[in-house]
Amino acid sequence: MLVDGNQIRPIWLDDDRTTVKVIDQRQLPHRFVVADLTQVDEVIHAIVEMFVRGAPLIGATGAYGVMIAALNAGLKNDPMAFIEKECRRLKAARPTAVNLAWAVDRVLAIVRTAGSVEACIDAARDEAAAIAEEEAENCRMIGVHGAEIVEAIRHEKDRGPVNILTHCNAGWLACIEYGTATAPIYEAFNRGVDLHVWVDETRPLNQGARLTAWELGKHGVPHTVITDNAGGHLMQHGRVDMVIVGTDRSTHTGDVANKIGTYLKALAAKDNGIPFYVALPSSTFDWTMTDGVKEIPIEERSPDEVRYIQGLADGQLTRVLVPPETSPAADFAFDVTPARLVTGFITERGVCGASEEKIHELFPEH
Ligand SMILES: CSC[C@H]1O[C@H](OP(=O)(O)O)[C@H](O)[C@@H]1O
Repeated sequence: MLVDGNQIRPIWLDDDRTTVKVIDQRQLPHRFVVADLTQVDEVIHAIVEMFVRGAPLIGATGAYGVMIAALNAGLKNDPMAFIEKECRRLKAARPTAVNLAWAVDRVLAIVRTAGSVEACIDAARDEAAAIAEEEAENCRMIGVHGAEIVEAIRHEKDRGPVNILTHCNAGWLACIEYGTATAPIYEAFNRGVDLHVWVDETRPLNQGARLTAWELGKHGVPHTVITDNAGGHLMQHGRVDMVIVGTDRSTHTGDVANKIGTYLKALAAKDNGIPFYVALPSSTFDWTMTDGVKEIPIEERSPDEVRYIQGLADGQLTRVLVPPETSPAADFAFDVTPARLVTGFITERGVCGASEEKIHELFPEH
C-alpha cells in the first residue's frame, strides 16, 4: 500500500534475505516503528505481543518463522528435529487464527523434502514468499468481488454515500496488501464510488481506532471512528448500508470467529435488515470444524489489555489505568458469529452464501 508516497507492506524480507522486517503495529498510529526478526523467539514474541496481527499476516509471519528456524538449525545435531520443534512453538503462539498453523504446516511440508539445511532455508524462504504473494493477490480479488456489492448498494440508494461499518482492523495491516474487509472499500473508493466508513474503535486494543483509521486516512477514504456500542444505534437510524468484517477462522459450515464484538454487530445487522458480509481468503476457512461456537478456540489475553489503554499524551505514548486498581478484568479476544447471521462470504473466488453447500460450491476441492 502507498503510505506517504512509499510502497510498504506490514512484512518484508531484508536485502540480506535472512532478516524479517515487520511494522510494530502496537505503536501505530502515533509511531511508525519497524522491528527486525532474526530468531524464532522474536517471531513468536512479535505474534504474541501483536507487533503483527490479523490472520493472513500472522500466517505469513509464521511462514517466515520457519525460514528463520531453518537458518538457526545449521549448528544443531539434528537440524530437522530442531525445525519441527520450532514449528510447533510457532503454531502455539496464538490459537484462533487458522492461518498460522496452515502457513507453518505448508512451509514445513516443503522443508521436509528439501534435503540439506541450505536447501531447507531456500525452500522455506521461497514458500513463505509465495504465501505472501498469494495472499496479496487473494485480497486484491476479494476487493474486486466485494466492490461489486458496494457499487450495487450505491445504485440502489437515491442519494448519499454508501455507509459501511467495519469492526477491528481487517485491513492491509492485517494482511499483505489491500486487507480483507477493507479490500472492497479500497477498490470501490478507487473506482470513484461515494462511500464512508464507520470505524468501530474495537476495544480493548483499539485496532479500529488506531489501525483502520490510520490506513483509511492514508488512502483518503472518508471515515468516522465510533464507539463499539454505537453501531446498533446507527443501524436503527438508517445510517449503515452494509457491514463488512474480517475473520480469523471461519468454519466450512459458515460460522465466523472474529474480534470480540463482531457477534453483537451481526445481531444488530440482522435485526435491522442490513447485509453482513465476511471477507476472507480461503486460507482462513477451517475445513474440519463444523460448529464454530463449540469448536473454535477463543484466545483469552492479559486482563491488563482491558485495564489499561494506550494513547499519545504530550507527544509520548502513554498507558493509563481505567478501572480501579483492585478490579479484576477479563480479555476475551474473539467471538463466533453463527452462519445464520452472515449474509455472505467475500472470497478470492467470488461471493457465496454462509452455508456448507455454498462454500463447497466455490471450493469443491475441499
Ligand atoms: C484479516 S484477519 C483480521 C482479523 O484479525 C483481528 O484480530 P487480531 O487483531 O487480534 O489479530 C480481527 O479479528 C480482525 O478482524
